[in-house]
Amino acid sequence: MTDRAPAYILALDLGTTGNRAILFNAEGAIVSQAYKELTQYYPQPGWLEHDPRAIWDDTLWAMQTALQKAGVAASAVAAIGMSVQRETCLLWDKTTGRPLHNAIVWQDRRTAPLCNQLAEQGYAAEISDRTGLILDAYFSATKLAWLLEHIQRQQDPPIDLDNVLAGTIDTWILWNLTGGQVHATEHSNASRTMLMNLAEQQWDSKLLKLFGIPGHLMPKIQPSLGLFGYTQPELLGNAIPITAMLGDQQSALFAHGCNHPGLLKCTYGTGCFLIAHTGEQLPLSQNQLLSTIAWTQPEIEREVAGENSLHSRDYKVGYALEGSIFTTGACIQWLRDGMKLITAAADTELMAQRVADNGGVYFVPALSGLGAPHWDMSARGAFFGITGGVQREHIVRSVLEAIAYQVKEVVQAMNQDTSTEIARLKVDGGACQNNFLMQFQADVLGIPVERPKVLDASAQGAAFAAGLAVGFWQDYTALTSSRQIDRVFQPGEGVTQAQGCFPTWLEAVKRAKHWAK
Ligand SMILES: Nc1ncnc2c1ncn2[C@@H]1O[C@H](COP(=O)(O)OP(=O)(O)O)[C@@H](O)[C@H]1O
Ligand SMILES: O=P(O)(O)OC[C@H](O)CO
Repeated sequence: MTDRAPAYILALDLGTTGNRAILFNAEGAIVSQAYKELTQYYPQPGWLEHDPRAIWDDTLWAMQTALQKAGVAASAVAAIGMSVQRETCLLWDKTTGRPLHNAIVWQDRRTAPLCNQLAEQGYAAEISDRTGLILDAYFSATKLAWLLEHIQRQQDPPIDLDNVLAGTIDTWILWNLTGGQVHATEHSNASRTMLMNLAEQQWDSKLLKLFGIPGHLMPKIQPSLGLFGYTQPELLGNAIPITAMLGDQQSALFAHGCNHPGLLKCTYGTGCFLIAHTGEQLPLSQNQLLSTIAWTQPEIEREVAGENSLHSRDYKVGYALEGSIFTTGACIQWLRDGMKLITAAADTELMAQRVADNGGVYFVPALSGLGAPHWDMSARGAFFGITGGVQREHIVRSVLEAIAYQVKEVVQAMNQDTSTEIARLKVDGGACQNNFLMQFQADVLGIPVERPKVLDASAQGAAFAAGLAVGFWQDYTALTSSRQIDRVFQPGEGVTQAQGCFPTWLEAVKRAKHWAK
């Protein structure tokens, strides 16, 4: 085992589909990794839960395995950075460490009726003004309200709320890593709860009251880069500082070097998330995009960060505009697990290429309603244009095409909001391995699509952020520009076909809206 001066950064990418740990060396290259897919629980149509214990167990296993595979001791790790699926939230008992219910996942629609009720009571505009978000079941606030009501109804004798803690996945994992000593989150995750005041970057007391969430349940909010705590030594063999936490989409933005306006990235994972950094000014969307925090970091930039700068209270805020698309890679999983049309996600690429076109089939991927730019909780998935000649390949192709059409809708909204024409799309995430999808994306957008060698930009961003925060690396620009590009997909001979089909897909979307009302 290597046991010298810290020479590595350990990144955690805790996504919807699965949990991964990746060990990066000082050159920013991947040394080893470990991954486990996470079980998805669908207790009712439109509901989705994760077992928080499984997330923690898999995270610990992935960290231990990545270190073992590389033969690296924990003492050689300078810091841990964490990137997490956002909005998914839970409650747990701080005396036992036991979750009080499964975590409610961001895609879960069970609180749509509560959102509708709040909208009818006239709260939508005020919520949006305070948080930058659009009133929707996607965000944590109504999920936490549901959980609180549920556990209070279920527990006999009633649960003592003084023993209860609330948190998103970053908070839950941090609490476990530190042996229950630190209950904290950071601004990029907090900005997705619908409980943080975006301008003030603090829990909003009016919203906590509106959603019935006692403030003492909520974690402390810290800057995204900085010291959060140390791992319990017995977990990995040594105490390692945790020096960055980010929402996974913001983490990918960080990795792409998008720290100023004019650049746009799209992460193709369970969903697709397009984010543009908008600088230090709070952005306002006219096109149904979200205003959110990109990341925050200590104001004092030092050559080599020490304890003091890590504890600094002064921080710099970066804002962003985001278009959140709920169901993209998740449709591929559904083709595999639900429909059994494919055996592996990668099969979709060859199947789509086997047919010349979509055979007139259009898919609306509203399996969890529609996010940006429609925000329709009651839309449901639909296939249109099925005829007797339609084959499996057409169905698969229509699903991949639908991912690209959704991204186009959001790019158009971004262009309008930022009054610029995005010239190139930077991509990452598991589903952008698919060459058919990437080429179709470039064709339908009419701009180049740039795919990096390291597709897990969320993990990479968490590693970069943690390494910069601890002084392992010093230069953000040099670090992010050293990333290698795997391939640039140029708009090609498919442009006419792809762009010609887009209006028909928009028509299909119209017909799938307001279905579950
Ligand atoms: N070759 C592929 N083609 C299309 N989709 C893929 C492919 N490989 C993986 N995916 C999809 O990518 C998603 C996993 O990507 P990942 O970035 O790990 O997601 P997350 O961060 O949401 O957990 C899954 O939903 C999977 O269906
Ligand atoms: O799990 P991912 O990577 O699809 O990301 C989920 C998002 O953070 C939800 O907002």
